[in-house]
Amino acid sequence: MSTPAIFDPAKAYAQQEQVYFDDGREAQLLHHIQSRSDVDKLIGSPKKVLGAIDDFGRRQKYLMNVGEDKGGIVTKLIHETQPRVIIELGGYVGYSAILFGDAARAAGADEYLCLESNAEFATVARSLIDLAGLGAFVKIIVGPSSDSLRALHAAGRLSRIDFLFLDHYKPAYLPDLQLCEQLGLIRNGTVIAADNVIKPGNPPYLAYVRSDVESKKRAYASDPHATGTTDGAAVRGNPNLVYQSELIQSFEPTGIPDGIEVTMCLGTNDALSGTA
Ligand SMILES: C[S@@+](CC[C@H](N)C(=O)[O-])C[C@H]1O[C@@H](n2cnc3c(N)ncnc32)[C@H](O)[C@@H]1O
Repeated sequence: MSTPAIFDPAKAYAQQEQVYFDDGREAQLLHHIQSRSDVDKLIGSPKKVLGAIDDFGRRQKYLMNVGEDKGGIVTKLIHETQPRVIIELGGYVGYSAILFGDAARAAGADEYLCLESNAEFATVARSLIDLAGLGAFVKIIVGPSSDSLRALHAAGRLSRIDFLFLDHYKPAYLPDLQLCEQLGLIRNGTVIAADNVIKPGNPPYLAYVRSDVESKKRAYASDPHATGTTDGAAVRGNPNLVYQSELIQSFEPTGIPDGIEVTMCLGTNDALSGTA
């Protein structure tokens, strides 16, 4: 576990309200940015568009973006691991897609696929991604993540994932990871970064990625039923995959402590133990 950095209160987002999304603020964000007198200066600049989104989150209304601190952790990982195939689950208004899409493009990735279930959020995200000059590289795919993962795989568009960023519906992290395992998308070297593992937390997901192969096999043997996915279709993962996992502590954009769980797949147990 990492030592937490220090949060700079000057850059804190507005506090999270009882209702903090899907109340019109996403369209308001887009309108606010498009009406800025300096909007021309944002064209083609991921950094400036992110600055404009952060400015709205600080001065106008809270936005459930990954934010600068946790975003910096993931950006560094992308630079270090240089993924070719990168998938994000949960795009919201495109903050992380712009930040990580820019980093992935610089690191030589093929494209950045962002799976988002809400069509209105996806429309806002696309406009901001286009404004940042990333429209040809960052693709938003609308629909529930599990459907989109299956469809991309069936169409031959997705045969492996090098970098997976999980930031959608918290109970779906584990079944969606297991779906990716089942589809053979998680391989030796795949990096999985999961947001919000402290706030609000995700004990089933953390227990799984921190388990060894024997414990996972025992759990599978004692539960003959599939874990299920958010769309109700049965899914079983691959307990034979060996993971190395670490919590990196950081902050929500409001300053509340949170963390990213970074998990690296080392390959299958059979391959590592020489029995494959
Ligand atoms: C926390 S927000 C994502 C924030 C974004 N990653 C960022 O940092 O800029 C979560 C998003 O996941 C989306 N979502 C929830 N369940 C989903 C699912 N099953 N498939 C795809 N997107 C989903 C929500 O509509 C919402 O936009």
